[in-house]
Amino acid sequence: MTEEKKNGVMDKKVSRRNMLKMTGIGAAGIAIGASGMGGILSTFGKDFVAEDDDSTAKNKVNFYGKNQPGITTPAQSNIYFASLTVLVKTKEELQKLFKDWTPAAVKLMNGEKIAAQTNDMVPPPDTGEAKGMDAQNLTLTFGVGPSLFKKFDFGDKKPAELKNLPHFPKDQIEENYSHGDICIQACADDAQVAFHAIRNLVRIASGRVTMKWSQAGFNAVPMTDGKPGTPRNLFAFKDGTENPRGQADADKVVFAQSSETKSWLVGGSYLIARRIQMHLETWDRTALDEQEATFGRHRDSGAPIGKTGEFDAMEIDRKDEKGELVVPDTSHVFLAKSVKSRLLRRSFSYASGVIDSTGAHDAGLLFISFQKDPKQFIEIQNSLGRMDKMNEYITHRGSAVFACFPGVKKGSFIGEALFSTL
Ligand SMILES: C=CC1=C(C)c2cc3[nH]c(cc4nc(cc5[nH]c(cc1n2)c(C)c5CCC(=O)O)C(CCC(=O)O)=C4C)c(C)c3C=C
Ligand SMILES: [Fe+2]
Repeated sequence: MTEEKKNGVMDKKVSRRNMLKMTGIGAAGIAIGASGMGGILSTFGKDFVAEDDDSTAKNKVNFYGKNQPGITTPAQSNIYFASLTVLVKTKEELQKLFKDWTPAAVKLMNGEKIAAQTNDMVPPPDTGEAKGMDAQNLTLTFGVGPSLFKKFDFGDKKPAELKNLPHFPKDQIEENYSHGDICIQACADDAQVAFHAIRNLVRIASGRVTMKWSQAGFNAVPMTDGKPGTPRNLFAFKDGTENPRGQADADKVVFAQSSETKSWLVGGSYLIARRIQMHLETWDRTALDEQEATFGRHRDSGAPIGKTGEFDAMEIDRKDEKGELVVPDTSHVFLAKSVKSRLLRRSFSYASGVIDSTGAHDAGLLFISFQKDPKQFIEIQNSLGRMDKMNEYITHRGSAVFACFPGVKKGSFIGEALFSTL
């Protein structure tokens, strides 16, 4: 690691070789004079420092790639999700924010401090509560919400599909768990590492963003022979069994391809977050038969009703000897599967104290899905909204949609293509 990376600041006398490395141009023998260098500096800003994924770091997910981390990455056991309000007024300032976040995100995902302490007379550059921990498979995923495009004029770069979700039957959406200009999803195998990442990214952006809402969440990931199994939600059912698997399927369902979206979003994905309260007290008074009929799966094995294996095919048209549907047509899975759309679910349970008015647990699911177009979620939710048996046991209280950028190339910064014509 170079000294300038350790210090986290760009040396004013940065060498031409390092400048090429930082800007991702590489040492390909490109002749650039003083004016060319000026162009690079104005594109990236004098204080943009490229950091590298550390291939020697333990329990580490790479930051750079075709798609952002934290989407198809195997789900970690913790999330800290933050929705932010942007305070800056110009697109240049907004771009600078993403430039400042980029090297910090790489360092955090390496399990490194934001920067070393060089002067004890100033507050520590890193808040410090992740000291002694490795990267814990931390992933950071950045997205922008519809309201950002109301604050800044990006012209025809605004995708038509990036808008707040419609109202669905039974929704009781509260503004204080909803919407936002920017989201940062931090997932890690340790709750404090995830929180530390958000805390430091928000700190770096002090005065430029405020937090609108946030939610911590958790999953118990069972391990069998060293392999992670499907976590159970707070209704004790395996949640995440039927999900797109592999890059080809993800490219079909999750990541927008060219011709499907604006060019800055190719390789990106829409994140939908729904804070869904689960009425645990009602659920706990419900017979097991009824619970299984609610989902259309057996609780313990996770198998489709009438089958034994979690991954056995869910054939919703299957009939018994009396000609009746085996999987009830009011069950959650029957309805979710009755429509063509698919999505990638990456949800986490939450428990956030007590609901004052009822004394009930304020607990449930921070439902998160990724899809190349929000209409995939809307089609499924419309199907569920009509008659899902599970609706008796849940209330949707928060809603947000964000366009998550494509992956970042080394030398570039988060969301660069959105700003490319500045
Ligand atoms: C609009 C999308 C969905 C919402 C909102 C939603 C909420 C929700 N789901 C569970 C629990 C389970 N969901 C399961 C399957 C499943 N759910 C959706 C979509 C939404 N769920 C889909 C597309 C699917 C897959 C259907 C299929 O093709 O088989 C399951 C079964 C196991 C699994 O496949 O993961 C459970 C359990 C809760 C508790 C919840 C809100 C609180
Ligand atoms: Fe579901």
